[in-house]
Amino acid sequence: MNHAPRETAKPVFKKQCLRPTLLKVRPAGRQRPHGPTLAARELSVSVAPSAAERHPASLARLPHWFPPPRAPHFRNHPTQYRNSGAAGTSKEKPTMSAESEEQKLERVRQQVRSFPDFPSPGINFRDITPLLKDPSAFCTAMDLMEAHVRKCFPRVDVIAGLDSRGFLFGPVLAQRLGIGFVLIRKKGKLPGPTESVSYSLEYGKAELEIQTDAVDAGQKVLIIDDLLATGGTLWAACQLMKKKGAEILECLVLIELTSLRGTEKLKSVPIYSLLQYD
Ligand SMILES: O=P(O)(O)OC[C@H]1O[C@H](OP(=O)(O)OP(=O)(O)O)[C@H](O)[C@@H]1O
Ligand SMILES: Nc1ncnc2[nH]cnc12
Repeated sequence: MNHAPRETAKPVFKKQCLRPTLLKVRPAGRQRPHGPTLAARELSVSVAPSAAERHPASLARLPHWFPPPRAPHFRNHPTQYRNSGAAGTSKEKPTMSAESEEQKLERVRQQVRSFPDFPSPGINFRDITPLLKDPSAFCTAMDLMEAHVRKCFPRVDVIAGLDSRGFLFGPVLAQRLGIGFVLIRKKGKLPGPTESVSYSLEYGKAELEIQTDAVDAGQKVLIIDDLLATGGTLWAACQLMKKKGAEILECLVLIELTSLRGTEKLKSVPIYSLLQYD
């Protein structure tokens, strides 16, 4: 199967936000110690307040639980990466103008490369390693995911990431939202009591597992992975979440291979992808 890159630069929200955008404004008593910037005040919305409300002790750790959304005007500017050794080597030119969403998506897309016939003939492998090597583009991808989640879901209790490339995005997103991350792993990797589901891949078969205590019944869960192909992996993850009685808000992926029709396999589960390829 050959998936030629398609030059669309719009995120696809397959089954759209099921709710209207309900943005919670940070209550007055919960400003960060140094006070928010103007832009942060304007963007002072969070999916996490309910988590802090449910765990009052965590309010003492607000900077960790409530990472402020960064000001869009300064995002992706090379000087933003003060702690990054790579900042000085970025090929990106400094710019003072805000990028459009399409421009951001395009920069992310440029850091995904293709390897035909890997890992087997007919598979066009979408390789995200250049994106991970580019802190600016990776940050932009996370900005886009974060903005989407904040806009669409007033409350998310936990992010569940898929083994293994879902682990590259899930914990970063969870940190930004101030919520927890749980692992959905391939069989035999998790200690203690687990529950499992088997599934088929674009190139093989596998079994997914979750620790029995990873999520509670009724929790609102967002499932994240790098890529949606046939949908087998995300389908299995959804089965695990349903077994646990969790509420699946959405499956969020960086890349969707549209010709493989994974969304059909996932039926009623909302899917959101930043980049699409045939
Ligand atoms: O939609 P599907 O057809 O199920 O395929 C998508 C899955 O395949 C890849 O993972 P893989 O199992 O190759 O594992 P890896 O992330 O450890 O490389 C990818 O990261 C997704 O998890
Ligand atoms: N074509 C593909 N590229 C990268 N990861 C994949 N996982 C399943 N199909 C894939």
